[in-house]
Amino acid sequence: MKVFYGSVINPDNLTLYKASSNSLLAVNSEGNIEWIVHDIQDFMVQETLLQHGCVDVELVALKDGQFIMPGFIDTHTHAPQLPNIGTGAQYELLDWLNTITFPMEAKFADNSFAESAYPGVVRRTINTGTTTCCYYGSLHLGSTKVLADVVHSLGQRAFVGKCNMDRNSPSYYKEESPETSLRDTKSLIAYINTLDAGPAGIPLVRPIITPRFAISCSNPLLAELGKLASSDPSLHIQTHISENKSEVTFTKSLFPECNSYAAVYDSFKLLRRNTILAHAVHLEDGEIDLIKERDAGISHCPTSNFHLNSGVAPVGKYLDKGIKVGLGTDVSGGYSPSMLNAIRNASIASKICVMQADDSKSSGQYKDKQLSVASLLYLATLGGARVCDLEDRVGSFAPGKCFDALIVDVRNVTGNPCLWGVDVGPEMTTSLDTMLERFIFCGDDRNISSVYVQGRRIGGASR
Ligand SMILES: O=c1[nH]c(=O)c2nc[nH]c2[nH]1
Ligand SMILES: [Zn+2]
Repeated sequence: MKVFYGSVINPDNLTLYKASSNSLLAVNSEGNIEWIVHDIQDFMVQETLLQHGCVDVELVALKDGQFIMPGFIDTHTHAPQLPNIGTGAQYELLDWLNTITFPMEAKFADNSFAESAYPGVVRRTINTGTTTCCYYGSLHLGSTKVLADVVHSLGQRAFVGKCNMDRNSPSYYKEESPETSLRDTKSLIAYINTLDAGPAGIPLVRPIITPRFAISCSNPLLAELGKLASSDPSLHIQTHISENKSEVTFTKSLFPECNSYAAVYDSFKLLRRNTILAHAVHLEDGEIDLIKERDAGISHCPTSNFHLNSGVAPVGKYLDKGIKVGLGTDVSGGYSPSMLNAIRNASIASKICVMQADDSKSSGQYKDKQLSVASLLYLATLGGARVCDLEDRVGSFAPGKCFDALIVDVRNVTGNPCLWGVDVGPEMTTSLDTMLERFIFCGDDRNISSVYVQGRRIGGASR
C-alpha cells in the first residue's frame, strides 16, 4: 500500500471541486484507491493509518506548494501529426489537411518512421499530465500497432484507433477499398485486445473505431463500421463533426438523404453512448438534440478551433442541454499537446461567447457565460472521463477508482517562477484554490512533478 499525505484537489461537478489539506489517500497494489480522509494533522497520521489497518505502508508526504489532482483526459488528439505541430496556421481545415497533414501522416506507411516518432509523441503527452488519451493514428495498420505498443509500454491509459478513409483523400494517402479498411480495423482491434492488462487486470490500452470524418469515408465503409460497432456495444467510436463551414457544406452535399451532419453518423449506427465527436463548432439545433438523445459526447478542441479559424464552439449551450463535454488538444490542428493549453483556450472561447452574446437570448446556466475554474477543471478531468465512458474509473478520486493522478508542484524550485509568491502576500502563496488557478493559467510541464496511471508512476518532471 502506498499512502499520499498532503493537499488534494478533487473535481465534483461543473460548479464544484473539493480542495482539502492534510489528506491521506491510500492506493493499493493494483493501483486503485482504497480510501481517502481529509484534515488529518501530522500527529494523527500514524494513528489514522493504524485505524485503516495499514502497518507496512510507503508514506509519500507532499511538501507545501504541492498538491495531488486527477490526471488530464485528452479526448481528442492525432499522434502522427505531432511532428507537424505549430505549422499551418494560414490554412483552414480542408486545405490544411491536404497541404500539411496528409503528407506527414503518409510517412507512417513506414513502420520504422513510426518506431522512431511515436515514443517521443507519447512521452511528451504523458509529461504534460495526460493520463488518458484518445489517439487517432494514421490509416496504417502497422504503424498504429506500433503506437499501441508504445502507449502500452509507457503505461498510459488510452484509446488507439486507425483512421478509416477510403475517399476524398489524395491517392498517396487513401485506403484501397472499404474491405481493406475494415480488415485492417478488425486486425488492429484484435491486436490491441492481446496486449496484457495492467495490474488491476483491466486493459489500459483499448481499441476505438476511427472513421476520420464523413467526407473521407464511403457509404459502404461507414455501413461496415456501423455493423462492426453494433457487434460490440463496448467498442468506442471517435470521429470529427461540424468543425468548419466548408466541411459542413461538403458533407451535406455527399449525404443529401441526411438532414444533418450528426444524422449521417446516426444513419450508420455510429452515434451512441461511447461515441466521441470532436469539435462540434457549427451544429444545428436538431442535431444537438440528436446527440443528446444518443448520449454521445463532445470533445471541445478550442486551440485547434482558433488555430485553423474554425470558429468558437458554443459549449455552454451543450452543457445546458446536459450533453457530455470534455476537452481535446487536437494536435496538430491544435499547436500544443498540453491540456493546460486546451483549458486556457476553453476559457478564452467561453469569454468570446460572453462578448458576442445577445443578452436577450442568453438564458441558461452555461450558455454565453464564462467558464469558471471549477468548470474548466471538470471538463479536463471528470467531464473527459464521462465522454470516454470511464467516469466510474477515472477523472476524480474515490474509493474503488483508479489512481490516475498528477503531483503538481508550484514552488519556485521547479524553475517556473510565476506561480509561487514572488512579491505576493502570504495569502496568495498558501491558498490551495489560488495554487490551482495559477497552475491552470501559468503552469507547464515543470510543475507536473509526477504522473501516475493505475498507481504506477509513468512520468513527470522529477524522476
Ligand atoms: O482537426 C482536424 N484534424 C484532422 O486531422 C481532421 N481530419 C478530418 N477532420 C479533421 N479535423
Ligand atoms: Zn482532430
